[in-house]
Amino acid sequence: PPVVYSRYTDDTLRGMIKRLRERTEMLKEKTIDPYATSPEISPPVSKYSKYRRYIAWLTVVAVAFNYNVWFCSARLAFPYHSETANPYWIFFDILSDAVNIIDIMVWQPRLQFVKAGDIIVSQTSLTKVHYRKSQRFKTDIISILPFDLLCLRFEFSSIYRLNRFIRIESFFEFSDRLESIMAKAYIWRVARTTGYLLFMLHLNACAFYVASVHQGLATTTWVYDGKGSAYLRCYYFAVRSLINIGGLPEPITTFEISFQMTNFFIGVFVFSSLIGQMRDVIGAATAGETYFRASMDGCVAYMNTYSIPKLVQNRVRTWYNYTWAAQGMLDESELLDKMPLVMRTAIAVDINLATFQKIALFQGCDQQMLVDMLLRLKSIVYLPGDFVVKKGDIGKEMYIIKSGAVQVVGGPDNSIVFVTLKAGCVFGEISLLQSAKDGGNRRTANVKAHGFANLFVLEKKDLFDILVHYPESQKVLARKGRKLIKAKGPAAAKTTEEKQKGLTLFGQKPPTPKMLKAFGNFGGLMDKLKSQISWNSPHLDP
Ligand SMILES: Nc1nc2c(ncn2[C@@H]2O[C@@H]3COP(=O)(O)O[C@H]3[C@H]2O)c(=O)[nH]1
Repeated sequence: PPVVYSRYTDDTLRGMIKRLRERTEMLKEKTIDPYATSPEISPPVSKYSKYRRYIAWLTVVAVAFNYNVWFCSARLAFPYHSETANPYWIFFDILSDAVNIIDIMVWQPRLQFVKAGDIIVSQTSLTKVHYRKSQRFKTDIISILPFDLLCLRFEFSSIYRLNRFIRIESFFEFSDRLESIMAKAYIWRVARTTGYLLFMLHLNACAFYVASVHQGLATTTWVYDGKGSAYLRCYYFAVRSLINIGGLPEPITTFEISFQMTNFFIGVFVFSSLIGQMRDVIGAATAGETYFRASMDGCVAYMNTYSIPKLVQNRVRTWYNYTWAAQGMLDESELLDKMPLVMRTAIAVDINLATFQKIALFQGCDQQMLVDMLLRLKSIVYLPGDFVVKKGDIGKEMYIIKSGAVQVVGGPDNSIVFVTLKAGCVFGEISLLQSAKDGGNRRTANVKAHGFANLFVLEKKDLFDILVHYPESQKVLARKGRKLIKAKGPAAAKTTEEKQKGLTLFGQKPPTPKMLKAFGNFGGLMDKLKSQISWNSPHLDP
């Protein structure tokens, strides 16, 4: 089958870029709804995609490669060739050769390649020529030259198969591609580094056996004495020797001393660098968590320096822990900042556009405007009971609930819940859509987090920056804003239920300058701030 795979870019990424380009074009034209099928922008790598099938095949090639390097070296060192064993060896040798030949004849020549930086060539006639001219083709051909046939003339030995080792590139390719599709790539990296360590020990075991035979088995106390399982005993020697555990019989002859010293040096330089690599892999895998811990510890140290009350400290810790548990990072925007705009858009659209399109307030607005808004959203977590919005404050941002819920509350001690807003709802928009002329830009109600609330914040400044470019949407929003104010704002209070209940939730006039002055002193401001924090929200231990 004409299967085509890219050497430099995988087809998923290509597909994604293509679709993004199409969508960008569509967005420019704005004639059709470009997001009607938005989830398509970044389709999950399908289980049976060509790319995955290629990786499955590479796994087979990697197994064949590993068979060659592990078994050929062992067969070369240890006396593993016998009348009974040889047919099995021949069978597996042929099997691994067949895999390599199929790879070189069928799969490799069909790999796509990138020409002149950005043209992806997938035409089989061209990819074949490209492969044949590549350096890789030369090494691939040398690696399958059947020197084994010399066995017909000479003794059966795996020395004739050493050229199979130069197919190592196929193993690296397998490793890289596997990493690229794994959600937790570090698992593979740790496994691979462990494999390297075991292979180093394997080679050393082989060398020790050869050295022992060279000296004469059981001739000194240092050499292998020929008893028990040769491979296991030699491997054990290699482990003790390379990891510098010591406790080995003293080498006596010059040869033995040189061998042992070489082993120690290899242990110190090569082996320890591999172990260091392992530490790096694990360190990189937990880097996010380390950053989170360092950030939290720094904050706690800062709070201790300034003798911040324990209660506040606990809340800060709770916030850190919850934010980490909920989103796995402290600041999402930090991560996305480095990406090109088109990628950020794709991600933002994929994650949030569907939620956005359902928001009644934005219905009838320009789609591109929504996308612009998505890019400016910031994610923030509120602890249970905290006030997100306080009645009478100047509205500087609006919120969209990502997860959790908030409650619009009122009454003398905010004990009356007017409405509970859930994921996908918008709040804080009323004061944003009013003009400041008559003090109308003030919050019309108290809104408090009900449980942990994960919110998107859109700043007024950002919203207005965007609206400048979309006069039509601006009109739509202004109209909706007026309607909302009529329905929920101060004027509505006279007729609403709250009035009957004697509540002043929506009826109260915005605070007068005199009232605001009262908050001007530090103590007043602190009281106000404290009243916005719930002091008995749960404490999460790290
Ligand atoms: N005034 C009022 N606000 C509500 C109601 N339901 C939800 N809210 C939200 O509570 C928010 C308080 O701040 P805003 O006045 O900016 O915007 C308000 C609305 O988004 C309601 O019935 N009346």
